[in-house]
Order: sequence, then C-alpha cells, then structure tokens
Amino acid sequence: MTVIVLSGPIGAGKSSLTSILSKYLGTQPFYESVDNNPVLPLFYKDPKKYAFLLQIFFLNTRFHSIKAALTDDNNVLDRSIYEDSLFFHMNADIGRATKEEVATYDELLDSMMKELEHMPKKHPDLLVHIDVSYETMIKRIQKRGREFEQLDYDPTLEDYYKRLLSYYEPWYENYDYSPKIKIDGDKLDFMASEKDRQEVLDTIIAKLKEMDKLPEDWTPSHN
Ligand SMILES: Nc1ncnc2c1ncn2[C@@H]1O[C@H](COP(=O)(O)OP(=O)(O)O)[C@@H](O)[C@H]1O
Ligand SMILES: Nc1nc2c(ncn2[C@H]2C[C@H](O)[C@@H](COP(=O)(O)O)O2)c(=O)[nH]1
Repeated sequence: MTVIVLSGPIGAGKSSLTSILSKYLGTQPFYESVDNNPVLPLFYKDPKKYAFLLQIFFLNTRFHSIKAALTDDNNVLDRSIYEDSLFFHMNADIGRATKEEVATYDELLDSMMKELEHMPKKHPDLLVHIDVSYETMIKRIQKRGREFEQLDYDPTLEDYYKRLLSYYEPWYENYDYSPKIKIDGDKLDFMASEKDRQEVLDTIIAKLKEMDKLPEDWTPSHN
C-alpha cells in the first residue's frame, strides 16, 4: 500500500489528519511522541541552552519512526525526518546553536539520510502538507493548550512562529523526496466540518489513485 507523511507548522493539524487519514485508509498511524518529550519544555524555557539537545532528541525519534514506517509500507506518519533540519537551522540562524553544533548535526543528519537509502522503501509515497497562516497557527496552538507554546508564556514566540512559517514556504517548494500535495488548513476545518473533512480525504485519495497507489475503484469499504 502506501507510506504517507504529514508536514506543516506547529498546530497545523498533522496529528489530527494522521488519525483521520489512517482510519479512512485502514492503515497504521505513527504519531510524534511530543507529550513524553522531556527536553521540549526545557527548550521553551531556555532555547539557547536546549536547541541542540532537543534537535538530537527529535532527530533520533524521527529516524526510528521513518525507518519503521518505511518497513511496514502501510501507514500514515505524523511529521517526518524531512522537517527536522528546517527547525534546527532556523534555531541556529537566530543564535541558538554554535557552529560546532551545526556541523555535528549536519553530519549526523547526513549519515541518517544515507542509512534510509538502504531501506527496501527509500522514501514515503506521498507528502501531505498542511498550510496555515500565522493567525490560524496561533488559534490552533491556543486550542491545543500546551502552556509553553503560548504567546502569554513567552511573547517572543510571535517572532519565532512567524519565522517558522517563512522557513516552511521554501521548504515545501524544495521538498522532492516524494510527490506532494498541499491542504489549505485555513479554509478546511477537517475537525468540525464533515464536508471539509471529506474534501480533504477526497483530495488525498484522488492523488493516490493518480499515482496508481490505489485502484480506481477503491472505496473506504475496501478496508
Ligand atoms: N483543520 C482544522 N480545523 C480546526 N481545528 C483543527 C484543524 N486541525 C487541527 N485542529 C485543532 O488544532 C489543534 C492542533 O492540532 P494538531 O493535530 O495537534 O496539530 P499538529 O499535530 O500539526 O501540531 C488541535 O486542538 C486540533 O483539534
Ligand atoms: N526546536 C524544535 N521544535 C520542534 C521540532 N519539531 C517539533 N517541535 C516543537 C514544536 C511544538 O512545540 C512541538 C510539537 O510540534 P507540532 O508541530 O506537532 O505541534 O514540538 C523540531 O524539530 N525542533
């Protein structure tokens, strides 16, 4: 079948769509374990001190999850290793990593990406990118309610989030590990609107059929 990876900024809806899509396709979801990430709250308290450690934590967990996802060939992965570098280099660009840490990170990432080239399935079949505006991102971050991600917790997060969005634009344009589609996360409320959810699913299914990853006559009852 297929390996689909979700991408998108913080709070875009990756985990939510991973769950919806994996149920619809009858495939296995792989979620990013954020809530048992001991470094994440430390990073938001002291980004300069913990940016490198947090990135090594994420890189390690993403490496293992993408390897598992590429092994069983029948799943949906909530975010992937492909965005890891975006986050770290953005933090490095704002002075949160030394040049030695950047060199070490880049070498480690390169070794891991080379390792993936030896996998039976080297890359996902499809990237589903959820595009959101800053306003929607903030609304979703507030809705989800993680204290350390809130602007009240740290007003400088406004610049951080806006910068993150600016890094995602070229990242998506340059992404070429697999075919890709973009979902308008501002317009489509796939959580509250059945119509919007079906529109998102129909878009993804149509792309998979176009890529011959699903038979033309595929329907959810196939599961
Ligand atoms: N398309 C959407 N429309 C409205 N709310 C959404 C949408 N996608 C996600 N949400 C809500 O936004 C919050 C963040 O969603 P989540 O799936 O955790 O995002 P991510 O995994 O990208 O960080 C959650 O409270 C979720 O219910
Ligand atoms: N510094 C980094 N932070 C990251 C990375 N991946 C995710 N995150 C942060 C952003 C959110 O606070 C939280 C969960 O991300 P979601 O996109 O699932 O909301 O973790 C990273 O690689 N580096």
